[in-house]
Amino acid sequence: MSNPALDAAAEPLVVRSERIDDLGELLALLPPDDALAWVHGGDGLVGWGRAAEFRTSGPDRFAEASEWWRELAAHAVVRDDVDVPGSGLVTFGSFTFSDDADGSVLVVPEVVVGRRDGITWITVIGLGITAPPKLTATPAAAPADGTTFADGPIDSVHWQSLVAQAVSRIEAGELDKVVLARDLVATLAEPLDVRAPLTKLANDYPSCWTFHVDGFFGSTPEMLVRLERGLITSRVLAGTIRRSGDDERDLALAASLARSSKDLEEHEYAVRSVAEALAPHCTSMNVPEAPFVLHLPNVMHLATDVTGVIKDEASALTLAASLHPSAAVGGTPTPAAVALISEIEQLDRGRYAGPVGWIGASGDGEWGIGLRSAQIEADGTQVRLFAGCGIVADSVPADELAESNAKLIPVRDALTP
Ligand SMILES: C=C(O[C@H]1C=CC=C(C(=O)O)[C@@H]1O)C(=O)O
Repeated sequence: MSNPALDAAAEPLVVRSERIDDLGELLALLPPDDALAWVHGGDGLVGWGRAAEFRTSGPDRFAEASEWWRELAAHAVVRDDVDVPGSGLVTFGSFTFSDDADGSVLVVPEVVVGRRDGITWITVIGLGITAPPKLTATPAAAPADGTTFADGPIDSVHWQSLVAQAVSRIEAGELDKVVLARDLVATLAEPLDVRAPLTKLANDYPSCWTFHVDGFFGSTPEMLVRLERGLITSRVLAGTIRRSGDDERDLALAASLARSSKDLEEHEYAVRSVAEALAPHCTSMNVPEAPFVLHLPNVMHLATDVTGVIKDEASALTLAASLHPSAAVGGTPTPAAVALISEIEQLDRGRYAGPVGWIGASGDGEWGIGLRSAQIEADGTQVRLFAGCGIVADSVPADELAESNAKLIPVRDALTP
């Protein structure tokens, strides 16, 4: 696919990473425009500016992006005095859920500030040698009063009928599980300064990965794949219960989630799909037999951390491509689930439920699943929020609607002053 930034990149990028003093919260360093973010528990990467970018679409979007990145990285001139995952040349990226949608993108920033395990660094990227900018924390403008939320084109009553349809198709034996999603449209009084919801999400959900790439932002609890010095990690989530707000009751709910055959079945499908996709790339793998319960402020999930040792040259992006769409966002079996989604869901998922994250020049990187997320639209005064639920034979439409509302809470709260 033709791309002006690709031609510009025929000239090698010059990259320099060096350690700097800790400057406090990473997100506070972001300028208002062109902000990129991937933060988790205070560590992570923030970036801004565009040294290069690549836009793609279609069934080959991952392969095209991987090839572009491989070429760009191979020709870059890199001096990395930090040498930790995320230092040196990196690109942020975000991919559409569907093969048919436009909007998959890799963005190589001009400046990256990273922090990991007490080490803070800056990377500057450009077509020549560039001096690191002076870093200053600038407060984000909080969303103005008056944000309203409305159902997207499929209202919540109609959506429950789609869930019921999915259940009958499952009962008819066409498939085992399908993830159906819905959207909510927020209308803001003033264009959104994305740094405000990012800061709130990162504070409220420190165990999630808070991200922003090209207007798509959120805080995902699900790590599709991390590749770091030969070790592969994937956090699989499926099976959800809403929190009650009462700690003692939540403990009882967590115990009932861990015993729920409906949720355990849904979870098992998701773990199996990840293990099967990773197996060809691994010499050894560890797939725990039973999930643990991940506690988030709004919901609790059944969770399994799958790990493996890589045996081939696959990059984090290639691994993400082979895992996408996992049963946590597609269903089981994948082809039947993806076909049912496009037949009945009637939602343009855009980059919701697609891989989002970053990759470095060595191929190491982290790709989460773009959940608990939203797309900024129009002139920044509209934001489309997404949430989906795994539907299995025992699913009850009203419960799934309530679960989807709980999954909308993080971004909804982050848009409300
Ligand atoms: C599809 C979403 O969540 C997935 C991840 C965790 C648990 C899920 C579930 O229990 O249905 C979903 O598979 C979403 O948040 O939009």
